[in-house]
Amino acid sequence: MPNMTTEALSVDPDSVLDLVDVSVVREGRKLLDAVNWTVGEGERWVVLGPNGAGKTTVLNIAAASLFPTAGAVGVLGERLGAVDVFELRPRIGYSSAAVSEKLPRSESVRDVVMTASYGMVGRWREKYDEADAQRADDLLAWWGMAEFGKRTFGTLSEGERKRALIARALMADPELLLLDEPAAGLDLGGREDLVRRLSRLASDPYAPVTVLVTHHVEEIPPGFSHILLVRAGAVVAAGPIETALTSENLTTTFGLALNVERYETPAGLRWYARAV
Ligand SMILES: Nc1ncnc2c1ncn2[C@@H]1O[C@H](COP(=O)(O)OP(=O)(O)OP(=O)(O)O)[C@@H](O)[C@H]1O
Repeated sequence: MPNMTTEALSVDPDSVLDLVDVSVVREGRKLLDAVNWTVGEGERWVVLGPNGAGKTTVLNIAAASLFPTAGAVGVLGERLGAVDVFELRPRIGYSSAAVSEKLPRSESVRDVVMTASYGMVGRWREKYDEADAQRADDLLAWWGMAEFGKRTFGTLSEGERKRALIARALMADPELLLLDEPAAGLDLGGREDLVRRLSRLASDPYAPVTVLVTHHVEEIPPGFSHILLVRAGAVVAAGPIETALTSENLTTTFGLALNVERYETPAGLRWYARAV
């Protein structure tokens, strides 16, 4: 139950995401501790931190699928607790390993994408029209999966599965796109291909506000604008990548002396980190 302090907190109705003093406690442990984070229109965020830092917990709050123990949360201008989450969730596209696990392995890749328009994880009795099928095919083509529509989801490689999941997350034309470790498990070529596609998405002014969770600065697509650095459930730094992603902040985030370097590319900055 929200406490009195929480009731008194206000969220910014013009923000896409607004976490105000958000804490999450489970089994007596603070998974998030007084997190403050605001995401505005047009922004592309990276959430970076070590294993267990609380990145997925933050993303689940942004997806309106987890309520904080304390604090206030605004998602797409609506306050969690004062909005019907079943109306809010279709406005959010979410790609993660947990979503992937819920999808039937025997479903065609095209249906895996198309069923997202009803928020379903498998075809049932719902009806799709030609425009739904066309949109699913277009999205699959955009993510380099044009040849895979008739294949079953269970036969895809890790890289193919990741790209199909992003296409699915975009199917319902969301206003907020959440990507939890989209490059995890990819080989070097697969990672570079995905980074390039995500960079292209970031540069599209009609693309939704995007939040991408990763452990690696090398996976930050050029064109992403902001970064949230988290360690042990707390924010180390948040702001524009050029100013917030420093060696000092990365060292604090990972608890290890790190040096971060940036390289200019035509699409924007790439980042590399190594232990000092
Ligand atoms: N229901 C729960 N009960 C107790 N602890 C939990 C629960 N859910 C998550 N945790 C713990 O909270 C911490 C943060 O988890 P979370 O998944 O948000 O981290 P993460 O930064 O996404 O980690 P990773 O990079 O390893 O995926 C972890 O230590 C995890 O074990």
